Amino acid sequence: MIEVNELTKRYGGTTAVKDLSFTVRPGRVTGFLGPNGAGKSTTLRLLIGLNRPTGGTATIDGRPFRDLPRGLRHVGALLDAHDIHGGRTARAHLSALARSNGLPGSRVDHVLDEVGLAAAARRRIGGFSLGMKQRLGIATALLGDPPVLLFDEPINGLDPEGVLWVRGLFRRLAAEGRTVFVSSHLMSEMENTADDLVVIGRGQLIAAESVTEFAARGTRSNVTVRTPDPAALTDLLTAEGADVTTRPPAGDLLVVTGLGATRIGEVAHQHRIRINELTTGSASLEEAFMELTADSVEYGTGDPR
Ligand SMILES: Nc1ncnc2c1ncn2[C@@H]1O[C@H](COP(=O)(O)OP(=O)(O)OP(=O)(O)O)[C@@H](O)[C@H]1O
Repeated sequence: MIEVNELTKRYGGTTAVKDLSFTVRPGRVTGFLGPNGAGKSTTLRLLIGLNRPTGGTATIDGRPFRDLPRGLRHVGALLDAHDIHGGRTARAHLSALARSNGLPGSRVDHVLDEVGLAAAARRRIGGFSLGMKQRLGIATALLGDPPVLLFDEPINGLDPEGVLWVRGLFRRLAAEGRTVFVSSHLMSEMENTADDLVVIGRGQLIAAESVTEFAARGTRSNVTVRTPDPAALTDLLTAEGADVTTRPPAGDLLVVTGLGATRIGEVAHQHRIRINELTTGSASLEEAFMELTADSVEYGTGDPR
């Protein structure tokens, strides 16, 4: 369990995080979302004691990270994948960490295998691609088999196969009862992975809730309907109170708001109008994110915090 309470961090005149409070529960994947510069990395750094807060607390299982002996056994973190000594091999890097944290050497092979780097174990990290560095960072986080895991933008640099793998890994870690906290500035990366979301903008909390609850905040969700009889269906759905727009180029695609897919199907069936496609809008999560964070995007506003 991660608990952040009234957390504030100022760097000179910049307030990176302000009065931030939220909880991250075990057994779930929690996405930590916000536009660039929202304060995500700062919060994660405060959580693992790399920086000291100006005010408030950040605790892991009730204790500040600094108070946890043999840190890697309690919390695993991937922060900056580039921040690793490039002259060492992957195995030497992990072995040194295992030794300093009192972990058995067998964990090194286990995590190298887990992240798909076993074949590259004896290569120097300096020659690794960004994706390989991300995998090594994830191996480092997993080394101590910790109950709490933090990942800062872990998907950066991964290829599509890597993205699928990392999603599966997060889900599995959560299913094992661990607390999995993953930052991203893209909702699309989180919508298929996270159970819960913590959304921040300009260092302040915007939302902390389940993905389902978050999605319900967005602009009314829409339903896309493909039909060979768009004019007739538009009239019927409009009469039911829906807003209907026609999508070019063929004109057979309608975007309906204000009426659910079930009712649209019933209306079409009653009037013997054929439907070739009926899809509830999945863009609503992205829309909710954009809407909620629109006022807090750092670049382009020029407002002081
Ligand atoms: N060491 C520092 N010194 C001064 N300002 C900093 C420092 N670290 C972060 N900031 C500022 O604090 C704010 C939050 O930055 P942070 O890196 O935490 O955001 P982020 O949400 O992780 O962004 P991104 O998605 O771009 O990584 C930014 O305005 C940033 O410029």
